[in-house]
Amino acid sequence: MTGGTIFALASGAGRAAVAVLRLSGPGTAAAVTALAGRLPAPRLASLRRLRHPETGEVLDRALVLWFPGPASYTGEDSAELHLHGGPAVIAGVAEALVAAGARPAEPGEFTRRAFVHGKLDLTAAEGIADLIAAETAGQRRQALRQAEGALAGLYDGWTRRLTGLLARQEAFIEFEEEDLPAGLDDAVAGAAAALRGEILAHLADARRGERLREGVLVAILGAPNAGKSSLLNALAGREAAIVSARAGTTRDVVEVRLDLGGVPVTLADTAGLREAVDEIEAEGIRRARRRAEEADLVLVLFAADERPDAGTLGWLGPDALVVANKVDLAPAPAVIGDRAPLPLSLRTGEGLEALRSRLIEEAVARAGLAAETSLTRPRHRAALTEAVDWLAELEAAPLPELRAEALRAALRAIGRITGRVGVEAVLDVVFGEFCIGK
Ligand SMILES: Nc1nc2c(ncn2[C@@H]2O[C@H](COP(=O)(O)OP(=O)(O)OP(=O)(O)O)[C@@H](O)[C@H]2O)c(=O)[nH]1
Ligand SMILES: [K+]
Ligand SMILES: [Mg+2]
Repeated sequence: MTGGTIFALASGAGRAAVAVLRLSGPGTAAAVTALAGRLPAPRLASLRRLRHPETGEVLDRALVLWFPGPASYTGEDSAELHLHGGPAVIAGVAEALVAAGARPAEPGEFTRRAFVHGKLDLTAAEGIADLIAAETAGQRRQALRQAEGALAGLYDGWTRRLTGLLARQEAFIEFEEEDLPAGLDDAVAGAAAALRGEILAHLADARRGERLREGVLVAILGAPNAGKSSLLNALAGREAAIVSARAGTTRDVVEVRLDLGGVPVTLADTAGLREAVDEIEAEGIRRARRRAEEADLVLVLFAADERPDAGTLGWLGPDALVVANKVDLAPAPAVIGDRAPLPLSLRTGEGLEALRSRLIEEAVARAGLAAETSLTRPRHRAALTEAVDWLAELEAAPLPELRAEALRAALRAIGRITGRVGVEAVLDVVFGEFCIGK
């Protein structure tokens, strides 16, 4: 990405009542003037005829907003054109903007410019990308909190403390020991240990923030004809998977996306577990097992009128929820393996709401919005883990110079999360997630 004046459709694609074209860069005032005749007063909507700067053809009557920098989203001179939302109007105005010296923006380029001009840090930029992608209320709340700087505030606080420790450590190196308060060196190690404890506590969140962002994966597992596909359809409220009385109906993994208590859940129906009759079914069963291994929660389904089979009983791990289906045919056993199963009949609907409530509880427990601020991405986790390792190194280091070096390394690791330590590779990863126009 390079400089210049950029524009993009900020509203969604397709025909709509209104389309918003957004501009940013040093040539914004010139481009708006070329189309609209003159600049409106800052931040006040004005109705203008937009003309092609070369042919003079009137393209639309639009609301024009002018945001002089630095008090704009990007920190640069910016503008918005609220057009009539037809594709030909948008195309005509885009062509006119190119004639006026602007160019189409790359994905994420507006927010990247905001970052470059110090309007937000990388975690806030990620929060904005998540806010645009949020499907559930829980995701929206987490994204908004991050976009408003909750993670940045936490990490900047740690950075300030590390910087203070580094200053003290360097004072220890610069000055003769007798000129400094006694015990300064030990105090640095003690403060570093306390900070390491806080970062470790933040990391020990059972991936709640990451799970809320990515979604919780729930796999349905069980013998053929236990009613797995029937359960998927009942929870999804639509016939997503084929149900039939023939054992071995489902071969592929069939997934639906659900909103359970504000947590996004991917629910996966799988092939019934048994000795496969052919290689297609064998592959289906391999996929079923793989999905169950990856899952955050496994719904292990038994048919109440059948003896629990050994293959399915093997899946009663700590993240398993045991369900006895078809209680309209036979009473649910009191225990299956070592668990009390949830009784269910997909024929009569008995137990379905209780199962749904239980699933909401389990999803919220794994990814619900906790009161504390959670990290949301593997890159946050990797950098914080690195910082923790450097702090442990500091505590063990015999020489003041080595301690200072470990502090600098820990600072660099945390700085990469917020982008205070500029690393081009990190920027490409973060802004590559965005859509064009943001
Ligand atoms: N009586 C009764 N029948 C059920 C119940 N749930 C499902 N069935 C029936 O059981 C049969 C198998 O249901 P499926 O949902 O296809 O079972 P599955 O576990 O997906 O089977 P595979 O994909 O072959 O592994 C169908 O005929 C369903 O109508 C129930 O609660 N009671
Ligand atoms: K079946
Ligand atoms: Mg099935």
